[in-house]
Amino acid sequence: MPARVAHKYLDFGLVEELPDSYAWKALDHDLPSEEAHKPNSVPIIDLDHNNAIELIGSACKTWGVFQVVNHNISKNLLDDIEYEGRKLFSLPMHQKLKAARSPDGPSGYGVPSISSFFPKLMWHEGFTISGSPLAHARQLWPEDHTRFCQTIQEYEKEMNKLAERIMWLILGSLNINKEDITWAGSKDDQFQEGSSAVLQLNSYPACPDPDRAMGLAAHTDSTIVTILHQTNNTSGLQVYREDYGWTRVPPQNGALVVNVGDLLHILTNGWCPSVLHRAVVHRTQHRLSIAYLYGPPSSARISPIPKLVDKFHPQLYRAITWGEYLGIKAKHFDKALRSVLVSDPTSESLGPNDDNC
Ligand SMILES: C=C1C[C@]23C[C@H]1CC[C@H]2[C@@]12CCC[C@@](C)(C(=O)O1)[C@H]2[C@@H]3C(=O)O
Ligand SMILES: O=C(O)CCC(=O)C(=O)O
Ligand SMILES: [Fe+2]
Repeated sequence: MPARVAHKYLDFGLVEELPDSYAWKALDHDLPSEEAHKPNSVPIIDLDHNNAIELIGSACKTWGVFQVVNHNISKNLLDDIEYEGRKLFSLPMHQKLKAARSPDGPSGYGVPSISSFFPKLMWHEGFTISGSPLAHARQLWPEDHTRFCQTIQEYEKEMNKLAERIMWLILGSLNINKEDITWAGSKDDQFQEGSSAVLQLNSYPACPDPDRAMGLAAHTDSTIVTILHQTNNTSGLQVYREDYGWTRVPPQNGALVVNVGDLLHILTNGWCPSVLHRAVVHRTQHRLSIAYLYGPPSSARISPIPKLVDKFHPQLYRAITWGEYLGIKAKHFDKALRSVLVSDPTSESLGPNDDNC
């Protein structure tokens, strides 16, 4: 295998040496000395705990991320989705490419959509599911895709319930309830379709030079919350905290990771800031993670909840739909949230009309 690989899809299993196009500079993946000085770590919260609301509220404000146990997602379902994900990524490359993501939609097999913002490629392959997985599943397994589709459907259904429950716990900690959010009561005809979500299967193959490779580069999610299943006890997720730097989120058997996304940041007028995170890779282990990216109904306009706005806390962000925000993120990446500010101190604001979305 030549050292330079410039094409978009790499057959990771065939590579013995890290190609230059995948070699990142000055990575600080290993954090042992720093970690010794950190007084605490990402909270693990029991959803059945009497104080779950307060614990979650404080985790959101200080960390922007926490793990949950007693979440009611069965071990069987977590194992099933992992099995289906592993089956998908172990298909031969030519087969996976039959379900390649097209430039005009989010669904399918491919590199992370944030790749264009980085000079180096990521040691990552992903499969994004937005809406029905059927068309792509048929291309991957013309003979038998029933189990794959059923598992996805069941997983999305259960995750939707959990994400909604967690969203209300977070909002509850700020004294916000269903009456405070117009799109929240799904009884409202206007928002009949309910909340929307995307399922992202992430595969990080074993890597010959993990210290110089990047699994998934630092980003915040364009979601209300994201629920991440780190499968098979394989670590990789790291989150950034201003005062701590990069910190691991060690997989905890049976626990799911929840992180605050940009839309919750907007909705809470900055009370729950979205968290910067990234994934690192291993020399021998193939890591798989499954992210449930939970967002509002597509027609809902998201803006800071009026109860959280007063003369001491002026409205920071303008109203925006999920689709509009995704368009801005795709164009401006880490400057997306800033560009939704009502008044942008860096005067890079796009304004509602400049972005054409
Ligand atoms: C609904 C979403 C959210 C997306 C874009 C679109 C479909 C795929 C999602 C992800 C998943 C992987 C990380 C991320 C940063 C990426 O590259 O693609 C996410 C991005 C975002 O959260 O902005
Ligand atoms: O694999 C991980 O640990 C992180 C995945 C992630 O950040 C995402 O899918 O948005
Ligand atoms: Fe993410």
